Amino acid sequence: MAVLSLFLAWRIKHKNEDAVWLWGMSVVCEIWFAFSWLLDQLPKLCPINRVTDLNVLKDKFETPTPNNPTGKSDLPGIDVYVSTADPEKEPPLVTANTILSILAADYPVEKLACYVSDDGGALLTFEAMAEAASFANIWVPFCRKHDIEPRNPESYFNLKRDPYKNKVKSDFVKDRRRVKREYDEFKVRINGLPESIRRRSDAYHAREEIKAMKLQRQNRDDEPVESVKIPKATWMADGTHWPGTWMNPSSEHSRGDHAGIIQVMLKPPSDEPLLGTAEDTKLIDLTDVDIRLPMLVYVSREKRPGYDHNKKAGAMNALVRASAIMSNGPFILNLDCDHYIYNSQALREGMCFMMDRGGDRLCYVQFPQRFEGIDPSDRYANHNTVFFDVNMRALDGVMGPFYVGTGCLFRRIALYGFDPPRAKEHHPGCCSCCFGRHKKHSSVTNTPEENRALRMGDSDDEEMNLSLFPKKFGNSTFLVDSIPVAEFQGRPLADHPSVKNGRPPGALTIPRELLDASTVAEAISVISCWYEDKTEWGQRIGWIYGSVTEDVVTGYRMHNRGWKSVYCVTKRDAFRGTAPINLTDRLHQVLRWATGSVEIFFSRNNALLASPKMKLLQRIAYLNVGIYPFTSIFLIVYCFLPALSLFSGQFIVQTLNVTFLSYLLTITVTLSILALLEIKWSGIELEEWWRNEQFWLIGGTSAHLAAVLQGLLKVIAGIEISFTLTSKSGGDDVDDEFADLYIVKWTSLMIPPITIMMVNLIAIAVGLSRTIYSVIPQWSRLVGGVFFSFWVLAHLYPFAKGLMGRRGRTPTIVFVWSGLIAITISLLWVAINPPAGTNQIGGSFQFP
Ligand SMILES: O=c1ccn([C@@H]2O[C@H](COP(=O)(O)OP(=O)(O)O[C@H]3O[C@H](CO)[C@@H](O)[C@H](O)[C@H]3O)[C@@H](O)[C@H]2O)c(=O)[nH]1
Ligand SMILES: [Mn+2]
Repeated sequence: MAVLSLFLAWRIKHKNEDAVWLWGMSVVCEIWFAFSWLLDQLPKLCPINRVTDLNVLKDKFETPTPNNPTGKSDLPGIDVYVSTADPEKEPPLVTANTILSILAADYPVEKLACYVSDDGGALLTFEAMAEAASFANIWVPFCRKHDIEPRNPESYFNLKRDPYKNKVKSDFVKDRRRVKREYDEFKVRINGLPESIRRRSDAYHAREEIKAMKLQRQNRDDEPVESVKIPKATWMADGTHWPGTWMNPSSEHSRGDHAGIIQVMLKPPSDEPLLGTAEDTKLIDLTDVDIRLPMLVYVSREKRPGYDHNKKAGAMNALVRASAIMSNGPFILNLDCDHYIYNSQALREGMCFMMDRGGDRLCYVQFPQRFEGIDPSDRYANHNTVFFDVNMRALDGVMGPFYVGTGCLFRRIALYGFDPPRAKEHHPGCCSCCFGRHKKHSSVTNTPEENRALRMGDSDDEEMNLSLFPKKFGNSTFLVDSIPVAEFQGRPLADHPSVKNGRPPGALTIPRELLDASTVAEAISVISCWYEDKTEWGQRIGWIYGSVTEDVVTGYRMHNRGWKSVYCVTKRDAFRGTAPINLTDRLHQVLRWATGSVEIFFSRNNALLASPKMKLLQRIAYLNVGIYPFTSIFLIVYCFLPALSLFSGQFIVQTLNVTFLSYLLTITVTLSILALLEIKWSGIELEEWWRNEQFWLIGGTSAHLAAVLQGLLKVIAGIEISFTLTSKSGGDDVDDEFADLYIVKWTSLMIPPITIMMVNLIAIAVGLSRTIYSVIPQWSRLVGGVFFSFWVLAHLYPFAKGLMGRRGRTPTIVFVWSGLIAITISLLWVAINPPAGTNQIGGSFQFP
C-alpha cells in the first residue's frame, strides 16, 4: 500500500509533457486499479481456518441418555430445496441424481425433507422425479448397507477407482451388480420419458378429437362435419390433463404460464426405524437396514402472465412458504439442480456450526462450490479457486462468506428477516478480527437454556408484533402459525402460541396424518402468484428480489442485520456441481453475475448504505462485489495503451528513469510475494492463480463491460434483465467428455477482446517495422510498448484458443469484424499521427 501510494504520487507529479493524453489516461486507470486492488485486499486481513468434529455432534445429539435411552437422534430438521427451471438445459437425469443423493444423505430420515422446485412446470421433470422416488427404494438402502460414497448413482457408477476397495460385506459384489442393472434401466426410462409423454399425449389427443367429432355428429345429424379443434395438451399416464406446461417451458406451445402444482412423492416416514428383510426387494437382502425414505415433494409455483416471477428468488420463496406448512424444518439447505451431495456427512458438518456455542447467531453455513467435468487445464477458470479458497475463506474471519446460491445451509428464522439473538449486546463498529487466532475449533457445547423472544425490524426497539405478521408474511394462517416467535438454537420453543391451536409449530417431523389434503391445499395456496402481493416477501423476507444475483443480496441483507455466516470447507467435498466449459456459455454466466452486481450497486443494497451492524471490512467486501464490473472501463483503456504507445512512439512516462523502474520493480515483487502467500495459505496451485488472472482480464474486457451497459440501461430506461440459464451437460458422452470446450458460438461479447488482440498485434508489427526501417534504430524505445503488449496478449491467450475451436474453425465473421475494426483504428492513427513524424524522434523515450 505504501509503495503504491508513493508511486501514484510520483506519477501524478511527473507529467509526460510529450504525451499528456497518454499520461492522463494511464494515471486515471492506475488510480482506479489501486482502489479496486485495495477493495479486494482489505477483506483478507483476518483470515481464519475452521475444523469440525462430527464425533462431538454425535455425542451430544445421538448418544443414549437417561432421558433418551435409545439414543434416538435429537438433531433438528432440515428442508432441502432443489431448483430446476428447464428440462432442456437442465436434464432431468441430472436433477434426479441430485435428488437421489439427498434422499440417501446420512441424516436422520424423519428430520429430512426434500423439495424440488420446477419453475418450468414440466411434466417431464415431474415424471422424472416420480421415477427417482421409486428408484430410491433400492438405491437408498443400498447406500446405507454398504456405506456408498458418493450417493449420486451416476457419479458412483462412473468412478474410476476400484469399487471393491474397503468393502467388507460379502454380498457387496452381487448387490452392486444388481443395483447397477436397476440403475441402467432407470436411466433408460428417464431418457425415454420425452418420447413416451409425446406419444401418450398424441394418442390421447387423437382420442379426444374423435370423441368430440362423434359428439358433434350426433348433435347435428344433417349438417356436414367440420374439423374439430382441441388445443393440444400434455397428458399424464393416468389419462388426466397435466396442469403444467406443454412438454417444456421454452417450447412454442407455452409461455411458461401454468397452475400451481404440489405433489407429495414420498410421504413423511415413520418416526421409528423400519428394518428391512431379505424379501423386501427381490434384488438385495436388506435385513437390518433401515429402509425408510425422507419426504419428497414436487412443487411448481403458479405462473401467470402479468406477474413478475422474480426468477430463482421467487421460486425459493414459494418453497419457503410451502415447506413451512408441510414440514417446517428449522434449517434449510439450498442446492441447484446440478449440485449433488458428494459427502453424505455434509449436513452434519453444517450442523456442527449451527449447534455450536454461539451458533445461534449464524444465519447460514456456506460450503465452497466444487465442480466436475471441467477440462483438465481449466481454461476459463471454472473452478474459481481463487474466489472460493482465498476470498471466501478470508472473509470467514470478518462476518462470514457471501451466500453464493448453492450449497448453503440456512437458519429459517434468519430468512424470515428476524434479527440475530442478543443483537443489542453486540458492539458494532469494533472489528473483532484478530491475527493470533488461527484455528477455531468447532465443538458442540451446551449453552444455558434461555427463552428468547425473536426480534424483527429496522428500529432497535421494535419488538415482535404478532398482529403485523399477516401483513408481512401474507394471509395464510397456517404459515403465520408455523413461524416461531421464540426459539432455542434454531428450534421453536414448545410454548409457541399456536401449539394451543393444535398444530405443533416447527415440528421437527410432521406426523403422517397431518400431511392430509387440506395441508397440501393450503401449501398450494401459498405458491399462487398473487400470494406475495402487498407482503414483504422478496423485500425483507426470504430471498431478496431485484438482482439476477439474488444470492449475494440475500446474504447481504442478513449480514446487514448483524447475523454472521460461516464457511465450511470439508476434507471431502460436501457438494459437487457442473459449470459451463464453453467459452460463450462461460462469458454469459460471468455476464449475469456482473449484471447482478451492477443491479446491486444501483439499488438500496449498495454496501455504501449498509447499516452500522455491518463491519467495515465486510462492507468493503460487499462494496467490491458491487463495483468490480466498473473496472472493465479502465481495463479496456489500459489494454489499448501499449498499442497506442507503439503507434505513437510515446510512453506513459516521459523517460524510463530509475525511479519509475524501481517503483515498477518493487510493486511487481511485492505483488508476487503476496500472490505466493495466498497460494501457500490457501493450497491452490500457481496455475490456478494464473488462470484466474487471465480470466479476470478476459471477463473484464468483455462481459463486465456489457454488464455495466446493461445495468445502466436498467437504471435509465427500466429495461429488465433476464436470467439466462447455464446448460448442464448430461455427462453421458463418455468418448468426448470435453466436446463443449471446442464449440465456437458467436457472441458480441467477444468483440472487445478480439479488438484488443488485433490492435496490439498490429501495433507490435508497426512498432517493429518502424524501428527496423528507421535510420537510427532505437530499440530501447520499442521495448516498453512491446513488453506490455505481450503482457496483454498473454492474458488473452485462453480466449484466443477458445476462438480457434478444435480444428481452428472460427466463424469468418469474427475475423472480418475484428479485422475491419483493427484496420480502421490503425488507419485513423496513422492519419492523425504519421509514424515517420520527426517531432517524436528525440530523446523523449530513452533509457537514461
Ligand atoms: O427463473 C429461474 C431461473 C433459475 N432457476 C434456478 O437457479 C439455479 C441457478 O441457475 P444456473 O443457470 O445454474 O446459474 P449459475 O450461474 O450456474 O448459478 C450461480 O449463480 C446464480 C445467480 O446468478 C445462483 O442463483 C446460483 O445458485 C449459483 O449457483 C438453477 O438451479 C435454476 O434451475 C430457477 O429456479 N428459476
Ligand atoms: Mn449452475
